[in-house]
Amino acid sequence: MPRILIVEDEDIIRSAVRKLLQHAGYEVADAISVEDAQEQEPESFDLIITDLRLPGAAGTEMITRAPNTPVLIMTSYASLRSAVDSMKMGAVDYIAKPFDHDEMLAAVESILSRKTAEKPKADTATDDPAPEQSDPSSIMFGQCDAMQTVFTLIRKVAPTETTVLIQGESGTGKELAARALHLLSPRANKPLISVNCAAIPESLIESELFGHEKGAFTGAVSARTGLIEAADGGSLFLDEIGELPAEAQARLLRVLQESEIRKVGSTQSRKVDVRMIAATHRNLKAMTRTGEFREDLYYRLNVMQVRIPPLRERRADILGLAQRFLERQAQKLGRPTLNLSPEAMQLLEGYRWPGNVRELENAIERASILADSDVITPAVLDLDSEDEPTNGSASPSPASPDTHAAPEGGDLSLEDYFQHYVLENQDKMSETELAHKLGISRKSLWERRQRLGIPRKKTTGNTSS
Ligand SMILES: Nc1ncnc2c1ncn2[C@@H]1O[C@H](COP(=O)(O)OP(=O)(O)OP(=O)(O)O)[C@@H](O)[C@H]1O
Repeated sequence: MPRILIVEDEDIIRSAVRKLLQHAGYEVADAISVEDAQEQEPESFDLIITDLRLPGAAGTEMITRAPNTPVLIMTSYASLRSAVDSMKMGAVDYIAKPFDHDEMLAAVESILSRKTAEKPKADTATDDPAPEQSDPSSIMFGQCDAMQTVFTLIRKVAPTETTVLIQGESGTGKELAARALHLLSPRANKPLISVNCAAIPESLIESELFGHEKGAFTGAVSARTGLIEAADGGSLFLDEIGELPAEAQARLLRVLQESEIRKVGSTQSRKVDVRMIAATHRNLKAMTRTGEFREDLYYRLNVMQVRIPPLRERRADILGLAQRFLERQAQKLGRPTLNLSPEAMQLLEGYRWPGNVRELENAIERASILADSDVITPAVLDLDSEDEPTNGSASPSPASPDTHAAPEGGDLSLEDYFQHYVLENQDKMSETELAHKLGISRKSLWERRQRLGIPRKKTTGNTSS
């Protein structure tokens, strides 16, 4: 009988998960914090399911406390990227709240069935970054002059405590640049908490970032640590900072000015030591002129600016990136290395890439699945035909990076098919099932939802935080 330990401070969720697993025949114990879990010999369990944010140490601490037990991280959808980082630290999987019961049971079954597989170890041994992460080029690809300039800047800024503002269109690699800044800093072995400000409902953003006291608002049944506090000692990556509402901007300014944080509903402040990295695809300076973004906050954030150029301004890197993604796909699909036909190379180099590197990565993923042979042809690349190729011209285009209009009439593109499929089935399928049916990972599903503007709906009756 597999034994499972649940570490969760919220009573309702802890008891719901415990009942669900007991009902499914597992032997279950629970704890409300990492310290509490420590007293229950976490090493003796077959699986640990832990919330990411807990009072005291973060849930990821369980990875080091029980290095031979798989750890499944539960997290709110808003901090999914932090969950992805948890996986880099050695968690075997993550599940986003609210999750449905089938989703949780499927995750547990799948982890227990592959438990024999070697679990990656958390890297906590040294204060220095791991050797393979000693340079931006080991984290992101870029050989053209424009990216070499970006890498030089990252190498210089990373070891300092300076706040960095990363600017660039959607999908250019801003999050990767933030990760490079963190991993090449002395904080590399402390958490990098990534928050997508656009993904959090406005009403929740302050409590997500700053935490709240018990009773601070309706539904605040217990005190909660915010993401900024969870990043104490490490770095906080605030993606889409331009979407931060005015009140949260004012609070953030205080954190930057005084290195102090005050929970919602609290009168007391506490010191935090967090390195801020922010990113946006919007023109923050222009937003200060219209009053949408605080000017004082803009200057606090914009101490150092890293601009990631759109892919159409670094065409020399397109084939190198494509090759990388092809190798990754071949490995993932267990196929021999895939190659691009000369026509496919020409198409990739000439295309305008409104969705930047993310669009290229997705095009290669799609083509690798559809290709009948080891050669990728233009037909399987299925690039948006409405987007006229520029025949290699490097002139920047003013078009919006985010628009992805569906073709009128005619055949559905894969992107349209994806959108239809998700909209039609999301009410009856879990995210795991949807991703499985679409043949992509849950992370990929989440990213596509963001890109296509169909964020995951919260359904009633689920286990929510
Ligand atoms: N230089 C690069 N080398 C390898 N992969 C890259 C590079 N740039 C981006 N990618 C990949 O492209 C995808 C998008 O990158 P990322 O999420 O960092 O972009 P972003 O600018 O933060 O996007 P958004 O603004 O939409 O959040 C990711 O899967 C990332 O791994």
